[in-house]
Amino acid sequence: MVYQPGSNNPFAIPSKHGEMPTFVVRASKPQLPPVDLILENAHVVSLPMRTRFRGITVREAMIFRGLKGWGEFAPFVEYDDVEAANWLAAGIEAAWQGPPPAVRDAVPVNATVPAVPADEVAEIVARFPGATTAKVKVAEAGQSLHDDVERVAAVRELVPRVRIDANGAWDVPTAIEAIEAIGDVEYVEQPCATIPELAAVRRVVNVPIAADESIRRADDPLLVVRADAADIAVLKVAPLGGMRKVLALNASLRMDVVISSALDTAVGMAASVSTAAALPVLEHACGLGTGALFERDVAPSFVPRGGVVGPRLVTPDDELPLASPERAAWWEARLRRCHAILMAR
Ligand SMILES: O=C(O)CCC(=O)c1ccccc1C(=O)O
Ligand SMILES: [Mg+2]
Repeated sequence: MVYQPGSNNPFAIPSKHGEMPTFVVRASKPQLPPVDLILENAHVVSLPMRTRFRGITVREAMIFRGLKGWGEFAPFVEYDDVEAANWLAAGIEAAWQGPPPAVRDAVPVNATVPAVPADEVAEIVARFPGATTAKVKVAEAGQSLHDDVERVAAVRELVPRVRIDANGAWDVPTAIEAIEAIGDVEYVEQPCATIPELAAVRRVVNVPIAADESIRRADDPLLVVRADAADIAVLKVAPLGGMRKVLALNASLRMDVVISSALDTAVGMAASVSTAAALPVLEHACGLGTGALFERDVAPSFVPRGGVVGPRLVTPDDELPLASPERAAWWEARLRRCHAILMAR
């Protein structure tokens, strides 16, 4: 939009003669750093996981240094550019604006238990010392409800509070049956894929429903509220476009929130943890212990101690596990396309 002299332009600095300059400004968006400046200080890393999670055994990410620190660009490889552009906005915010002010120095985190066989649960839970909440993945393709029941039972023996995450895999009748079979949980995250289905399950079962994909992958994150489809909002910083976006969303969603990682590297996790540390109210453990699932990270991981992680600045190690030149070129091209999308927004 073009502001004319004398118009009501909040960004304009009056000249000595009192007249307002004419210039183009994208209202309410901080200026984007040039794409070549971002890429000049960027690295593409390839991080092996200790346990397969969400089908991922190697997590790729681009990290870059800005004026205020480091940012991460790591949309999952199957995401399209429009969705991935939100992740870039989040990385740029972290690197050029830095974190919002913290109101707490400890963020309780859940143990994250991938869809492993029940006899592997103890080894996973042990990576999250002191966690009193565990989030258990259920409804994995190729597994049965019996597998889920057994896995959750194994977790319950070790951790007092259990939440489950179906990643939208159940239809409504299956969700109702599964929730009944699994029994008492803190909440069920994204039992079904769509908002009407979430609302339908929520009307029948008496455990709270949390929305994740229905918020972070929706055109309008507030549709969930209007449809009365959830009790809790799971908010992820990178997919939602950054720390301040998540804090603003928290203020407009009239429900409890949980901040959760998107399998962030330590750089992305710093932004996620800072967001959780800046929330005015935090009633639930957050999904920010996933650094414990990495074999190797870009800096010392946010590994929970005493069930909590704390906000801190992260500087990547000097020696990084760099991706191949081919993968680095793929990420650079992707970042360029996403930057162009942000420029046009
Ligand atoms: O919330 C957690 O405990 C860990 C984060 C997590 O589960 C996750 C990580 C990457 C992508 C999707 C999800 C998810 O919540 O569905
Ligand atoms: Mg989820």
